[in-house]
Amino acid sequence: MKIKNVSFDTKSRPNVCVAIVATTEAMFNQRWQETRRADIDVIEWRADYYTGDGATPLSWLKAESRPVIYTIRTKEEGGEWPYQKDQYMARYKQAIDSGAVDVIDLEWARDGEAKTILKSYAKEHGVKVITSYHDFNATPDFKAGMKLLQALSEDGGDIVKLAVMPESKQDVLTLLSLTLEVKKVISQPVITMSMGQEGVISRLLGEWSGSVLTFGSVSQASAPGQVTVTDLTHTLKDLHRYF
Ligand SMILES: O=C1C[C@@](O)(C(=O)O)C[C@@H](O)[C@@H]1O
Repeated sequence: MKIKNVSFDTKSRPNVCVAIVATTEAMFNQRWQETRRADIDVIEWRADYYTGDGATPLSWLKAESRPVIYTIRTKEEGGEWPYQKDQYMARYKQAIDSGAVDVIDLEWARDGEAKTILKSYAKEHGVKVITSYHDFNATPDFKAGMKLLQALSEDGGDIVKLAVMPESKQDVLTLLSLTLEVKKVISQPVITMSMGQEGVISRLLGEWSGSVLTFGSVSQASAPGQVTVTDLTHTLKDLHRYF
């Protein structure tokens, strides 16, 4: 799958993405300029942090040559937004209508009707959908994890994403095994990560495990365990020579 000029396949180095985390217009602009100076492939706007109506950042993002992911992460899954169906739908529709957004991240566990409407609205407008699930407390065991990933896939998005918190190194191995195995049974590209310090290794091994995108930080991380973009790109390039 290609979005703008970026390929989301498992045969190459994972794409590097930085999330813009900002509460105000000025802060957004500062963070966005930082991402422009960084060697990255994709940007995500974590709109759940933003306090305004979002129209100005969206108008700026139209100038982006890199794929733009638009995300409202709810409090239910470790973000800033208390879920409220109407507002959630209105903000996603605004982002899709703006023409600035290539991908939206929809949480699989939210309201079924809102998701169904937004998925078809995105499709009509040529916007791809990431179906995501986050657990900031734990990692499912292998069987439950496979069931979960299959459910995310069956939800019909274009890309499947799973972010979980390890409680041990064994949990990180479980996440990596899940990534390897799920690709045999689902057709969409997969993005996975084990969060926190213990999970850092999972953010570096995408080319090996088959996770097509990895999140790094420039000045502020959007989740625990993110590696700086400088370290991330160097490490991915070094590993690529041996994979
Ligand atoms: O879902 C994800 C992954 C993430 O939580 C991470 O662990 O890097 C960072 C978030 O910004 C993004 O929306």
